[in-house]
Amino acid sequence: MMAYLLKGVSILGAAPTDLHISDGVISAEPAGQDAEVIDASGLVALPGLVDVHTHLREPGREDAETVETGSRAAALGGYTAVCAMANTSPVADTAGVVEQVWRLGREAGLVDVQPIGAVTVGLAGKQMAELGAMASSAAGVRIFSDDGFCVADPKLMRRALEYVKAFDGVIAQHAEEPRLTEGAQMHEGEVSTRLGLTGWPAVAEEAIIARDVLLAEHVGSRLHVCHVSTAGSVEVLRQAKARGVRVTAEVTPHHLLLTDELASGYDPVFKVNPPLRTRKDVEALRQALLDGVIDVVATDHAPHAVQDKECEWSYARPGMLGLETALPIVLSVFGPKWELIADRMSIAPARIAGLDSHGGDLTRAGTPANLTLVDPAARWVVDPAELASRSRNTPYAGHTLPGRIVATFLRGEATVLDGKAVK
Ligand SMILES: NC(=O)N[C@@H](CC(=O)O)C(=O)O
Ligand SMILES: [Zn+2]
Ligand SMILES: [Zn+2]
Repeated sequence: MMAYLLKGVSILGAAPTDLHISDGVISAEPAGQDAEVIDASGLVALPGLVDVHTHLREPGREDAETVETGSRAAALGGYTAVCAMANTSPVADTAGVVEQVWRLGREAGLVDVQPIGAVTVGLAGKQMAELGAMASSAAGVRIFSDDGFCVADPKLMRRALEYVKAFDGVIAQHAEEPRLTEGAQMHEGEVSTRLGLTGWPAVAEEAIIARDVLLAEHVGSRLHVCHVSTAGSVEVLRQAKARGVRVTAEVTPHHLLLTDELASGYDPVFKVNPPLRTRKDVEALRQALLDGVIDVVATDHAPHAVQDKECEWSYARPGMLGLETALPIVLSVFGPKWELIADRMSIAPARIAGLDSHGGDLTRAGTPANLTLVDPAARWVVDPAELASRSRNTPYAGHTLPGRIVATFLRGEATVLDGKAVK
C-alpha cells in the first residue's frame, strides 16, 4: 500500500501543514522514506465529496454511463462515494440488482458506490419493493427512492416510511405531484408563457414536500427531499425543521446557479427535472444552503446519450451531468467557504447515507484517508469532449470555472493524481 506526504497542504483553508497518509488512514507520523511526496502548497484538502444522488445508468443504459465511467467522473470531481439511483433497467428494486451495482462499484474501485433501492416495484408506484431484502443484502441499502418519479400515493408513502424506520432507512422523495405536471416542459412562469411551453408549477413540488413532512412527522421516520428547487419548498422545510421533523434536503449545483431564462434558446441541455426556476428561487436556495435548511449539495448527475438529448426540446430527456463540475460551481457561487463546502458536500451527505468512513476529520490520526485536493486558484474551461463521463450533456460547455481537483484518495489509495484518473 502506498504512503503519501502532502506537503504544505491547507486543511479546509487552515494554515499550511504536512498531511501523512499510510495504511489507508491519516497518520500522525511520517511514513518514512517510501512515502510519495506531493507538493501541496496552495492546495486545499477536503474530506472526499459524497454524492447522495447520482445516476450511473448501469444496468441498462451503458451507452450513456456505466458504473465505471461514472465512478471515474466522480473521482475526478473530488468524490469518494456516490449513491447510485435506482432508475436503471432493470430497476434496482431487488437485492439482486442492488448487489450487482454494488459489486460493479467495487470492481471499478474508484469511489464507493452505494446503491439506492427503489421504493416501489419497477418504479410503478403501485406495490412496495422488497426494502428489507435490499437493506439486509451485501449492498446494505439505506436510502430508497423512486427518483425520476414521485411516490405519489400517500398511503404507499406512509407505509414505506413506516417500513424503513425499523432499520433507520430513509425515503428520498422526488417531489412532484404528477397531476399538476402533466405535459410539463419547463418551469411554469413568465418564460414558459412567452415560449408557449406547458409549465411545471412550483406548487407541484411544494405540495408533495408539505404532505411528506407531515407523513414523516406522523410516522417519526426519516424523509429526504431530492433536488429542492423552489423558494416555497424552502419555507415548508424551514417550518418542518423548526418543529423537529426528521427531514433532510438536497439542492443541485445547477439549481444554485441557472434559471429558466436559459430555456429561451430551446437548447435541451437546459432541460432538467425539476426544471430550472427563477432568480428569486435561486437566491432562496443559496440562503437555505447557508442556513442549513437545505443540508447538502447533490449532483443529480443525469447522463443521457446524444440521441436522447440533441433533439427537439419536447422530445429530449430531462437531466444534466454534474459530477465533474459540482465543486467548481459551488465554489463559484459561494467562494472559498471551505467549512461550509466540506459540510454540505461531504460530512452531511455521508451522515445521511450512513457512510461512516466518509466525511471524516482530516486533522485526526486514524481517520480513513478519503479526501480530495483542490487547487482553488486554477481556472479551467469546460470542454464536454474532455469529461470522463460517457455522456456530454453538461450545461457548462465553454464556461470558465474556478477550482480544479488535483488529487483524490480512496482509503489512502490515489484515484486521481495530477488531475488525471489513475485507472
Ligand atoms: N433530473 C432529471 O432531469 N433526470 C433524472 C431523473 C430525476 O432526477 O428525476 C434522470 O434519471 O435522468
Ligand atoms: Zn428526480
Ligand atoms: Zn435524479
